[in-house]
Amino acid sequence: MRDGQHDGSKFHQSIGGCLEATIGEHGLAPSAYASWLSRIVPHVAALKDDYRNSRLALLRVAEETADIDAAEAALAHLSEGAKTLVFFGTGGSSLGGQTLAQLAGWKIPGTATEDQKSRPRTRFYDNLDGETLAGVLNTPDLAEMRFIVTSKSGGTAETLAQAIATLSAVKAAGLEAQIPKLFLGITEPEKSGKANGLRTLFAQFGIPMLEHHTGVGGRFSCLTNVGLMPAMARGIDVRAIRAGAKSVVDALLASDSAEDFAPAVGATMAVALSKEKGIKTLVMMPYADRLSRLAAWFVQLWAESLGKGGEGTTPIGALGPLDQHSQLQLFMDGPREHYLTIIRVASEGVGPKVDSGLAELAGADMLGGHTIGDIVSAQSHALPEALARAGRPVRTIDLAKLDEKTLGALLMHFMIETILAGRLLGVDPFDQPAVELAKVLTKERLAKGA
Ligand SMILES: O=P(O)(O)OC[C@H]1O[C@H](O)[C@H](O)[C@@H](O)[C@@H]1O
Repeated sequence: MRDGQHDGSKFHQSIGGCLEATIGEHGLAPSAYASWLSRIVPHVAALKDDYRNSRLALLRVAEETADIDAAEAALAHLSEGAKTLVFFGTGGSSLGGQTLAQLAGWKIPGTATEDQKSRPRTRFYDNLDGETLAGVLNTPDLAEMRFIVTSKSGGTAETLAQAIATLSAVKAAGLEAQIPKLFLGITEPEKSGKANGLRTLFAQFGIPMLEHHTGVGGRFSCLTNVGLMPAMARGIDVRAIRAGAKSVVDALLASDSAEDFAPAVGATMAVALSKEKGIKTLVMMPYADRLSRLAAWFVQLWAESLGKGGEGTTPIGALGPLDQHSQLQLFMDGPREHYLTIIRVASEGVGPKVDSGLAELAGADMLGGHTIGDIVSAQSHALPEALARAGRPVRTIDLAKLDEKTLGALLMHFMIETILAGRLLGVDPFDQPAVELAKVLTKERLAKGA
């Protein structure tokens, strides 16, 4: 068998650390791997057909450009006189945008470049919390804030509640006439017989709206205007993100076998380990602050796409090296049910150098003369070795550079991998029927005045 696949040469995946040859009896035997790989072959072929017949809009999204032009124009207009851009929306209507914004340092204090400092601040409120929202809206600066409200369905209670509370606050501040300049909506186009509360509400106020792609569901929307809007706000080259994503689709079309296509290998391994080796938990652990939201985005993608009909594995987001000091004990020595994906960004020579004299004084001679990036690199290479010795399966994904193209490729990789895993498991990766019940019961409680 072959180990190591490239996604359009943007990164390198290795599943060697999941195999019996590397980690012993807890790894996958060559025959089991070959058998699962053969089962994914028809699904890879079906995916190629989905592309050719334009049946899966996600695979074509990277080729579109008109929506980027429209989003750029809307953002430029909205940003006039703005000091803060507030993004409301939840789940897939926020996590992709957060992931892309983080490439430009969002949520990593003290790292903003001069260009980023010159732009309006970017804030995301994806969780509904009364105290938080009161704090956000209780400010004399509402006129300098802009509110981008994203909901594919236009009916998500949390997002509607945020939008309505903000409209009321803006009105109360005497800014009612400014509302069409202060707000922007992203939601599905009007469809007869389908209510869209956000669209109806915003139309009433004359608020401009961008169309949410109808063929791309929330947790797959990071490459549409939903995810690209916050990226643009942080000054990220969104066309390069799409080019990176396209490289993965190109790799799919060019692949001669499932083994040649990294997302097919990733999906095969995740499913095979769960079925053959009792793996119940999938840990996504990047070693880079700028990828920590990627792990959060992946958690929704994997959980909602695969957790149905009794199938699925539990995704956990982790961050290296931080979580070596938190969750690693469990991954190394807890129940044999964890499978780790470690994402490494080449970091040797990056960052400040640790002074040898001071390191010696601190009793940490080994750190002396190394950069911070050298230390992180050593850790991120030592961990898979330690996992292998403990007989714990691990996949590594190596990035020579973290930039727009690589991140676009990673996002497309994980989305295709998840779709393929779903199809291999025999579940529909695009719905989430079980989340409805809690929504219905919430509505009932509110209607009863509970
Ligand atoms: O974009 P929206 O329609 O507001 O949906 C936002 C989120 O909420 C739903 O409950 C789903 O579980 C998620 O898959 C979705 O991303």
